[in-house]
Amino acid sequence: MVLRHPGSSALYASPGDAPLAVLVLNQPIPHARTLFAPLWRRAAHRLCIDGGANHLHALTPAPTPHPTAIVGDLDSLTPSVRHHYEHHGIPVHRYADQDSTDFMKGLRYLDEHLGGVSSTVVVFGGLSGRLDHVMHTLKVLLNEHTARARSILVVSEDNLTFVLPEGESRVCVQREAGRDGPTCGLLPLAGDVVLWTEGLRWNLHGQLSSFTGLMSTSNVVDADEVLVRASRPVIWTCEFHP
Ligand SMILES: Nc1ncnc2c1ncn2[C@@H]1O[C@H](COP(=O)(O)OP(=O)(O)OP(=O)(O)O)[C@@H](O)[C@H]1O
Ligand SMILES: Cc1ncc(C[n+]2csc(CCO)c2C)c(N)n1
Repeated sequence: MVLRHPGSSALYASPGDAPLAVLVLNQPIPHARTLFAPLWRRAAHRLCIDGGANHLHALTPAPTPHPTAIVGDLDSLTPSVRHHYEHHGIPVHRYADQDSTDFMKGLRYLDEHLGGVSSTVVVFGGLSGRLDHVMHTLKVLLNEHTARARSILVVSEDNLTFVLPEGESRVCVQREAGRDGPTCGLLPLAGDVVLWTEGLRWNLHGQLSSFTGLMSTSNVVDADEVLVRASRPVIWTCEFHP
């Protein structure tokens, strides 16, 4: 079976699509006006991850509606922002443990309080800044893919990043609109993976890709649909200009 992955078009989809959850991590919100605000409005669930609420609150004019909840260990949410949202009746949910990051706590809240119904989760932030957080973000993408088959897309300043499953995927690339590309990468972070591709400038032909060996970075998208066949899940990242 071939999976058709909508790629960035998942972020511009029409009504009637599966419910969407949007998570704001504790970083300046990438593409706040152009992409984030309309997606936030459209989402079924809107979570601020701890200090993510500070960044939401800092946007003017304030995006509407208010968050569904603010979740985390609450070490980075400022008292005034907390007060502001509590005043508007927004739940502030604390998970105190220090063995999971606030990003994981946000996903846990989706499962425990919001029925885990969102088939697509769009995350803003988490792939720039602190390298330990960046690595963790990629790890969570892979773990969530394996454990729950949850589709998570991460929006950062320069990229859209998500997991492609084991097997064959056709990734839709919006080259014409100038949204996606030109550069992309296939990151073998779930372990060594045999890859076949079509539609890239430098295709792979059943080669073994690994973190310490062959890793396709600085590749270029040369078609509106990229075919990837992978022997295990792999991270796809593509330049993105919403
Ligand atoms: N500098 C950063 N670079 C990348 N991602 C970040 C950064 N700061 C925060 N994040 C993301 O936002 C989430 C919430 O931020 P928060 O500051 O509450 O982090 P945390 O999970 O409590 O970890 P820590 O206490 O080590 O900062 C993090 O779990 C992480 O995914
Ligand atoms: C081996 C190990 N390394 C680091 C941490 C620290 N840690 C991981 S997630 C987290 C919460 C951040 O809000 C903290 C403090 C740990 N517990 N175990």
